[in-house]
Amino acid sequence: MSAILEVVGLHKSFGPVEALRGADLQLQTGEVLAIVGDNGAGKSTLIKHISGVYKPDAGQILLAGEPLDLSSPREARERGVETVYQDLALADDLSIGANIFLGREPMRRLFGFLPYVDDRTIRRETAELLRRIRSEIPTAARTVARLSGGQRQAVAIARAIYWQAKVVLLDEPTAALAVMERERVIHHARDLAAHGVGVIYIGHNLTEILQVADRIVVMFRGRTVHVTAAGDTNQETLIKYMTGYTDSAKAA
Ligand SMILES: Nc1ncnc2c1ncn2[C@@H]1O[C@H](COP(=O)(O)OP(=O)(O)OP(=O)(O)O)[C@@H](O)[C@H]1O
Repeated sequence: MSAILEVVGLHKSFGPVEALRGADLQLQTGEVLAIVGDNGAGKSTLIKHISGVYKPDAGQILLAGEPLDLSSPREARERGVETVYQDLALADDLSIGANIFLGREPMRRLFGFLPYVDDRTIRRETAELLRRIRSEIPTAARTVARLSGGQRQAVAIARAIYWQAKVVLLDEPTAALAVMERERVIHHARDLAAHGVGVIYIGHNLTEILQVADRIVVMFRGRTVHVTAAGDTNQETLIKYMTGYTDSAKAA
């Protein structure tokens, strides 16, 4: 395993609020790394640096060993970092295929010169992709507007797989979902990792975190205070670190 993403000493303040006070993490290819922490610990702020929303006051992010100095989420996607937010940014009035190919549509030329979007390829590749991730989305669904929350997650995840994302950020992906759909999102997260993607998974539900993650990072007051293999810990230990009820966290 090798680190696909490395965060070193990230600092970020919003006025007087120090949201990040030296956050570090290493994400390996093919692993699901969960980030847990109490409300306000800095999880979203950290993720938004990796997805190109914020620029750090200090510290560095490396993608495959190269500096990742992003000025927009679009640039993050171009570098291979896909973010799947809870309130998914899909275009509701477009088809599943159009969403997967949005902004990167395959083109053909009529009579050798008139360019047009190759809908046949989009339909074929989309059907194949949904089969590959064993999604239960009806391929005939005309637009994504009527898809359930879990199915929308699946579309976003299919997009990440198709475009060979190196890193996928899942920010509380199951927060708004029914129980059955949560299982499916967990399955998709594991599937991404099995495709060699580095997956960062933010969540509050520790049972779910212990189920989905290979490793877990605990944040406390803007710092990463504990890193562990999921198999070597339990809810009680995680909560101790999350609440600062340990010597190392108290020192922070
Ligand atoms: N845009 C902002 N402006 C001002 N303060 C902010 C901003 N974003 C975050 N903060 C503050 O930074 C700190 C870290 O917030 P952040 O949202 O990163 O935490 P979190 O761990 O994601 O919490 P939650 O689990 O509640 O989403 C908090 O004190 C928060 O109020």
